[in-house]
Amino acid sequence: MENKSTKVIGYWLSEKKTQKLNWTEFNFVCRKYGFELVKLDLSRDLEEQGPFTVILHKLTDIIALAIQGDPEAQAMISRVENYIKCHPEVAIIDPLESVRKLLDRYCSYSFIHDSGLEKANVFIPSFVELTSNDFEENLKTLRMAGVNFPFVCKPSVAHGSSNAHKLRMIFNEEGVKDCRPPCVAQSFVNHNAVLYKIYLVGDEHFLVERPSLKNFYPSDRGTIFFDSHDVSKADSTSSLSILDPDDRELSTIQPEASKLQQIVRVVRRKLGMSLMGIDVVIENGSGRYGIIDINAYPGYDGYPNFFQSLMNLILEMINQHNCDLISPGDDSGFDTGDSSDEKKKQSAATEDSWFNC
Ligand SMILES: Nc1ncnc2c1ncn2[C@@H]1O[C@H](COP(=O)(O)OP(=O)(O)OP(=O)(O)O)[C@@H](O)[C@H]1O
Ligand SMILES: O=P(O)(O)O[C@H]1[C@H](OP(=O)(O)O)[C@@H](OP(=O)(O)O)[C@@H](O)[C@@H](O)[C@@H]1OP(=O)(O)O
Ligand SMILES: [Mg+2]
Repeated sequence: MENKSTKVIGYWLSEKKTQKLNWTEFNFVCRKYGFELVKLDLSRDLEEQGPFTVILHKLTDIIALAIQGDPEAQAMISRVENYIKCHPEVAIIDPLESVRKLLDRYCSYSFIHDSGLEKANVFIPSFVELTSNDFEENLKTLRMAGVNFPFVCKPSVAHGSSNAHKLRMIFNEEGVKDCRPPCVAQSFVNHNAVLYKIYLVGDEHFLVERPSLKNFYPSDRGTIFFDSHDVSKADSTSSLSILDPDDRELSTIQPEASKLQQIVRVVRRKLGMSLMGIDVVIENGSGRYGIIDINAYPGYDGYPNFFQSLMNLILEMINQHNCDLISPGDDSGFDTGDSSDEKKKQSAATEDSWFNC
């Protein structure tokens, strides 16, 4: 299929992300596999920067800005979308439509909630979106959705700014006044302060254990304001993670590999994405697996040989994409959310449809 001898990976990542991932190392892997790595300049037409074999990106911050109406960000995303539309031969990791779903917490929870995982003892803790500033109305909304105290209040926008990670623990009705809509309220699940992050790279995944919030119970205490990055990074040492003496006796349940595999398979199929992090807690007592967060292109801190896995994914995506181009009608019924689906959606998209839940 290639009409050029060099295969080109067009990529876009923020400077912060490039440094964190030690991206120059990926350059060596690319060369070894005959790929050139070219950073996209989103301020110019992409046509003159290509041709690309594959586009790899973390555009969450820019998509979030575009949704909020920033004209520069909208122009950048349009350039990417136009290029994708005009070049069905280019594979995209990951489809913009799928990434958009993860930008809105309510949307991503709803999407997974309907995936049938409940049958496998996996659940999304009860959640609801709060859009009003009216206290009484919010109490009613919470009650009707079955969101119980304590609950975690999370900004609706899940990615793309430090504000997205400023969360609140609400313990009682008075605390509901501390919610700042638009936000998502989600019942808190006691899990002995252990968070499991499942990092996906295509069909591969790797589990890391992280600190998390300690067990909390309904009480008359005041709201706790916290930043998720102070609690659940590998090196976090927040006092909010230290179990109360009574809770130290509770047994912590270890995750089962087969269950994690099941979660990965369903979430990947549902969202059609290859680079994701799924955050899971195991509920004390019931042993149910609660999915509390899904992140697009997460940090992959602790993932062994991440760049080799990323290269394997790129090779696989190019291969699969070429097969899809040759036999587009061959729909096996398996919703891969691949880039040809993306293109169909993109071409149907209108200027104002920045976000579709
Ligand atoms: N429903 C819940 N039940 C129990 N703990 C929760 C729940 N939701 C969030 N937490 C706690 O709060 C932390 C941050 O929550 P969450 O992952 O939703 O925030 P985030 O800002 O999206 O984080 P990330 O940095 O992973 O994107 C979790 O690591 C966990 O400790
Ligand atoms: O690296 P980035 O800047 O993309 O930050 C991401 C962060 O990675 P880091 O750990 O390297 O900071 C991720 O952490 P892990 O789940 O992997 O622990 C997670 O918090 C994402 O939600 C962040 O993306 P954002 O929401 O801010 O877009
Ligand atoms: Mg998140």
